[in-house]
Amino acid sequence: MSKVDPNKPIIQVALDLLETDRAIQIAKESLEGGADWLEVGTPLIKSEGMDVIRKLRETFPENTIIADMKIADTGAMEVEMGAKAGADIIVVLASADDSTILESVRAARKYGAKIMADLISSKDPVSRSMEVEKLGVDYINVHSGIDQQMEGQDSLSIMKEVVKKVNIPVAIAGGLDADSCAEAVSAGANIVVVGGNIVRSSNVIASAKAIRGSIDSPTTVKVTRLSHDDEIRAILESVSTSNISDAMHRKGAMQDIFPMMEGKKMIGTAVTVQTFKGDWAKAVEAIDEAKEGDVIVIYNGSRHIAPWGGLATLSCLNKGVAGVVVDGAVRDIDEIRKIGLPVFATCHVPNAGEPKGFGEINSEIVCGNQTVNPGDYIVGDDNGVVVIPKERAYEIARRAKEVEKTEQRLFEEIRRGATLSEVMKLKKWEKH
Ligand SMILES: O=C([C@H](O)CO)[C@H](O)[C@H](O)COP(=O)(O)O
Repeated sequence: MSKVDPNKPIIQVALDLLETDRAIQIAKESLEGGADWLEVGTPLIKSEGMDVIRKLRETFPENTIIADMKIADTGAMEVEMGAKAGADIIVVLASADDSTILESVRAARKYGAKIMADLISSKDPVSRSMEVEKLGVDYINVHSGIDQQMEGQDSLSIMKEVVKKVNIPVAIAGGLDADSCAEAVSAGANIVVVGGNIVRSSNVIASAKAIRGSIDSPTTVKVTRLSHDDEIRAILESVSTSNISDAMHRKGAMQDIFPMMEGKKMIGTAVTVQTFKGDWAKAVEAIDEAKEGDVIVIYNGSRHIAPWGGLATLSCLNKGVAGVVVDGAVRDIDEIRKIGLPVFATCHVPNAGEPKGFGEINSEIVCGNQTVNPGDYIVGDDNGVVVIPKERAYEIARRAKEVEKTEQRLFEEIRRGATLSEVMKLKKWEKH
């Protein structure tokens, strides 16, 4: 059952979910789309215990089941638990002590199971892969964990080294999609472990099919690499400010800042402006400082005198500025709407004040009760505006994407007829 044919790469779908019934449904859809092995993910095991393995074994008697227990100690006891619950392959941390790996291997032999060693967070993964092979494990998984992926780590370059050093089948895991699966298989992976990009998809069957197609003819897939900034912008384009706020643990949203016209998404890096009530000089001078793709973020603090209007908005459009945020008022709202550049502000009024020249460009400011530094990523949509500190921009963008994927799946389940409280299992997850 758990054999690997070197000519036919395996798709191991990682059921990183919290509920047994959802896991079973998604497992069915994944298999229909062409997945091969079913991994009971670590969060699922922690949430449901060994019984989820029993349930999956009962439902899928013929399929290879992997228990991603990430064993760190008491190898024999935990392997026995996993094997007796019905798992064919049990995952042990490669970073565990040799004694734990040996005990896991011995127990696996006794109960007719196999051991997969997960290289997640191993200090020297290539050497450790050779060591755990010698200790008797059956498979190696080169893995960038979900939190590590959010900070930009991936496992492909390590996997390319590992396949040269070991003779047992090698799996790869860590945010894989159809393109990266194809790349991994071309580079020698025997097993691709895919979690989020299948199980959090609104169309699980189609996502599994896309991966099946790409690994069965991997040469046809062309992988495009974007610059860091382009990648951040591309991800932010596909998520909402609500997704970003969730990813930031409900931080980052500006208070009392609203879109001046609906249906306009804004993404850019901040040029900050500190102005004073009734003075619009620095706000307008900032347009000359701004580059294409920047967002001008202004603290003005007056709800009655606008440091921004139609002429400034047109001037921004010409420079390729992505949008403007004003903690305070704007004016010429009809012109702003005609120009079509995204502008977010507290309110709109007719008064403009004078260009006196007080204030500062590109210092740390507070706008909408959020600290904004030059270069921070600013995202606006119909919900409002969020600030993402530049140091965490990639990570937050990736986490927001995961939030968005999870929501897409929940939308799909509600479309199929469940209520929101049912799909979220609200009662079960209320704080106790
Ligand atoms: O093992 C995993 C992770 O540590 C959570 O348990 C995942 O199953 C593995 O990373 C695959 O999932 P994706 O990275 O979402 O593809």
